[in-house]
Amino acid sequence: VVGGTDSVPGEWPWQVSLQVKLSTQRHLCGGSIISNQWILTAAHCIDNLENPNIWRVYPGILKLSEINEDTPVFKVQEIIIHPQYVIAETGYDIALMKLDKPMNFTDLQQPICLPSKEETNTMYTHCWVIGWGYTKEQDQVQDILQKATIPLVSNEECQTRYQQDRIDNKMICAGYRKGGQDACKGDSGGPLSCKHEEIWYVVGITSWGEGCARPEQPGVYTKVAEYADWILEKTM
Ligand SMILES: COC(=O)Nc1ccc(-c2nc(CNC(=O)CCc3cc(Cl)ccc3N3C=NNN3)[nH]c2Cl)cc1
Repeated sequence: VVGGTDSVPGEWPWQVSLQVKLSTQRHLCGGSIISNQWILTAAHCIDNLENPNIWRVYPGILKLSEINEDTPVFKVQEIIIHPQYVIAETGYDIALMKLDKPMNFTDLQQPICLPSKEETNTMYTHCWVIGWGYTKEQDQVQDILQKATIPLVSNEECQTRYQQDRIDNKMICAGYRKGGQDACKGDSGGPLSCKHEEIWYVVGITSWGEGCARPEQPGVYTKVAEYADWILEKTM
């Protein structure tokens, strides 16, 4: 996250670190807990990494350096990628991971609410992007989970900023016209979390953008409300 600040323990209990264990293990993407056995993330995180056995899911973490052999970790039993996904820029950038066993909810790990299909026109005014990603375009993954509050941008304005792409109604954009705060490399798959009437919703999934926090280049997120039916169909 560019222009963010350190989170505090328990601030984002639905955020997970999705890690891949090949010869070494490293953080690859963020994800959101949406039930005791399902994680919501971005389909592009799974590009060329479709084997569920290489994934490790860490809930309830503030610092990546907290992770060691004794840290509670979940394996992945199943990965479901949206059938229409090709690349992030053309949408359907959404995937589900089924954990090998249900997790217990605690103050540090618990689910975020899914927005309902009817809420596709709720104007969210209190949205945050979170993640362990870079804090500038050439950087490295951060130890402490970062947070930044970002205003939503209309799809009409977002389309004018991305003339080469189609910003459709299944995408939602967020950013400051002057830039300065945004998601960046390593944040993708994580939630754009919005508080509405005292309840937090995963309104977006961090997906793509032209650089990080550049002026007039907002972040583009998968609009979760548009996939409510698909998520329920796959997870119920
Ligand atoms: C030791 O472990 C490690 O080093 N791990 C590690 C893990 C992952 C990555 C990594 N992840 C990605 C996937 N894209 C994103 O995460 C954000 C995309 C994005 C979304 C929005 Cl909304 C706005 C802007 C951008 N945007 C554009 N340009 N840059 N960012 N690319 C790379 Cl590289 C690099 C290193």
